Amino acid sequence: MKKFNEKIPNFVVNSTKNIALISSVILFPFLVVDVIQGQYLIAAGIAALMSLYVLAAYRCHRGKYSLKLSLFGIAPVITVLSIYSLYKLGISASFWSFAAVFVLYFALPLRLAASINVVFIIIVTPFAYKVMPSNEFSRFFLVLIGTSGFLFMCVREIYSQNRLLIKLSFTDALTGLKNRATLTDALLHAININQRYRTPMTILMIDIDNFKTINDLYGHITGDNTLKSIATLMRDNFREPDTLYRIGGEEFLVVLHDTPAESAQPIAERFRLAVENASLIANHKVTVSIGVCELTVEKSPQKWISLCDKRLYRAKAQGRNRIVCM
Ligand SMILES: Nc1nc2c(ncn2[C@@H]2O[C@H](COP(=O)(O)OP(=O)(O)OP(=O)(O)O)[C@@H](O)[C@H]2O)c(=O)[nH]1
Repeated sequence: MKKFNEKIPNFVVNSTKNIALISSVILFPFLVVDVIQGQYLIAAGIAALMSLYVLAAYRCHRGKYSLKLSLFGIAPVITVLSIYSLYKLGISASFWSFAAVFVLYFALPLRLAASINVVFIIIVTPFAYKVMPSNEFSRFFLVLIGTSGFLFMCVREIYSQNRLLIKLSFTDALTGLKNRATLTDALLHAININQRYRTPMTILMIDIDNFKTINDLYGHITGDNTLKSIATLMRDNFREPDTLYRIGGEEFLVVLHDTPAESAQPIAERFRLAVENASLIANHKVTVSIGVCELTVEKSPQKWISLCDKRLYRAKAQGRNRIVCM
């Protein structure tokens, strides 16, 4: 359950909060009317549901979405309330079933919401059949199924767009490498692994030499193509668990997992040579300078990057097209 909870996207937290608040407000007049009309059990159910909604809204407002509250609180209370209202009030209470389907889709993760919806429809159907003339029942049933299916497709689309947006926000549009947004988290993760398992971690900062000259001599399109080619060379030269970033204009970073500085040095050198020999631009040698820095006592992402940046700067100062490891 905890593992599942971690995957819940932000928009579910927000939609749960908003739906819970709006539903509480909408339910209030019904609570009053049911009390006045002596429908105490329905009124009690509405009061219980409102309390759950307020609790869910409060938790979501604090950023603590509770799957248990939606799954074991809101979903069963909504189901029982819908059935009991149908049983007591007849056809006039049937519209609550549509509201229930809607709330379930927006207050639960998609797959769970779809399963709970199926269960909800299976449970509600016989009660609806009992209280409705067959003509009305078939319409109710078909529209309920249609609403559930339609909502499933809409919410699935929201999930897919949400995933795409998250991916795009972490990706550099030109090269397809990761952008700077996740770098600090990735370095913190590397630091945690290093501290817990003593796994050596090294970063490489890679900067294209005299890139301004490339832009000036051959134009920005060639400059952009050079950046893309460097990204391709990085993908070809580094292995799978290593993570590749474009962190600035012509600056790249690689996190080498389980790699001490002694092993990182030949890896960096191999990449430097790969760029030098790649003939990226006709009659123009493209080269890179690389700073290499193993995580040692500087256990903060900023200090780690800053130390590596100093080494990169020294590689530039010493004449470019070289690596500096200390
Ligand atoms: N084509 C292109 N150029 C870019 C992009 N981002 C940054 N630049 C250019 O990259 C150049 C970087 O120039 P500098 O910071 O002077 O560095 P450099 O010319 O590589 O010199 P050294 O790093 O000292 O070797 C600038 O001219 C930027 O305009 C981009 O996305 N595409």
